[in-house]
Amino acid sequence: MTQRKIAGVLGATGSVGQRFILLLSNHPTFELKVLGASSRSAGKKYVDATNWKQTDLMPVSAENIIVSECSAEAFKDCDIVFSGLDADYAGPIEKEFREAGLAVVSNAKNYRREPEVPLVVPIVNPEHLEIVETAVSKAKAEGKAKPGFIVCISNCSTAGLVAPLKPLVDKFGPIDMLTTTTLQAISGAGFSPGVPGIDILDNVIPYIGGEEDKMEWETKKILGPLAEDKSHVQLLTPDEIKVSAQCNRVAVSDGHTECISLRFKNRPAPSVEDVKQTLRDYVCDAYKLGCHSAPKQTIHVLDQNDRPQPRLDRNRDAGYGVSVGRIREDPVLDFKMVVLSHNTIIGAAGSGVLIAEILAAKNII
Ligand SMILES: NC(=O)C1=CN([C@@H]2O[C@H](COP(=O)(O)OP(=O)(O)OC[C@H]3O[C@@H](n4cnc5c(N)ncnc54)[C@H](OP(=O)(O)O)[C@@H]3O)[C@@H](O)[C@H]2O)C=CC1
Ligand SMILES: N[C@@H](CC(=O)OP(=O)(O)O)C(=O)O
Repeated sequence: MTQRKIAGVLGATGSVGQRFILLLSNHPTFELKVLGASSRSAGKKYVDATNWKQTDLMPVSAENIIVSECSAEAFKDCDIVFSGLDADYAGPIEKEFREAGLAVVSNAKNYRREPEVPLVVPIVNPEHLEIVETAVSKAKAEGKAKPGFIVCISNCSTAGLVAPLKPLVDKFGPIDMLTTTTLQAISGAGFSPGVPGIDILDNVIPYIGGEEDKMEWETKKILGPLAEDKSHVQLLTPDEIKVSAQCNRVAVSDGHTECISLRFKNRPAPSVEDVKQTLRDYVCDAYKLGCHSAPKQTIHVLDQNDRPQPRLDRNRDAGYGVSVGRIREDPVLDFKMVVLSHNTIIGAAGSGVLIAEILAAKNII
């Protein structure tokens, strides 16, 4: 067996961090060695520092790892660092790691809007990783040390939204406008402190701070083209795509549901059957590359009237697949559909792991 790459997780005790621990235990490419969290947790065994909330048990291999402070020194031997840090603290920590030459794949929002930072949903736009591939190859060619870099994972609701859009745009051309109304799980709000039971039980909260703006902006970067010199991504303009999002928190543990309506630019619009077949036929590049976690079926098109449902469908392809149902004509735009994606797997930690698998397959790390 070839030697595995050393991996670390920042924010290892949180909602996303715990998911990283599960996905990286017994991983064929990565060996989890370093865990970091706040000074409240540093110095303790992971099992003592963490309020474990996953339905799978904590991997025994993680239990006795002593949690470190989030310093580049503590992570200096890592080939890859995954970040599930609270965004209030991620900025300076991830910057320090990048400057120390480390490769960081981050869930935090802090660097998503930097033009030279790829914002990647690995089942949608892995080609944006060419930005870091180009920088790493250039340093190699010049005999310099590998440069540090940050790759950002998108907002979790945005990941679910863009998954069906990508094959549709590839096949039928640009989407002129779209609206989405989300029903987001409570795990999306994190664990410290998380959503209080008294707020969410028997209730729907029609506001998630910053979420609508993130969905509307990030979609334009993820679906945007790479610049010719591969140094950055060109954002789609409002003339190219209009996106409107409304976000709600609902009493679901994991899995974000979204009700989407969209209109294509080109006329005539495709048929409902063409849309369904295009989504069914889509095979993501990560699967073609042979990545361990890539979904065999990227998009599951469900024909039953009452699907997808979070509890029944969120774990398709181990949470790396996205489910789409109720695809039908829309009397205002062209089509409407319901999309379900696992917010802490393909919407967060799973995307991070799959991005790292692509980076490893391409010898970028
Ligand atoms: N949950 C989700 O579905 C998604 C979350 N994200 C993003 O991922 C990130 C993590 O979110 P989530 O897991 O939900 O958040 P949590 O609140 O559950 O976890 C936050 C983590 O950050 C650590 N932390 C807090 N303060 C500091 C500090 N001063 N220095 C170092 N570490 C610190 C915490 O450690 P300690 O336990 O010691 O306090 C904990 O490990 C956020 O940026 C979030 O926006 C992105 C997509 C989806
Ligand atoms: N805001 C998302 C999760 C999240 O933290 O997103 P972001 O990484 O874009 O801040 C949710 O509540 O479900």
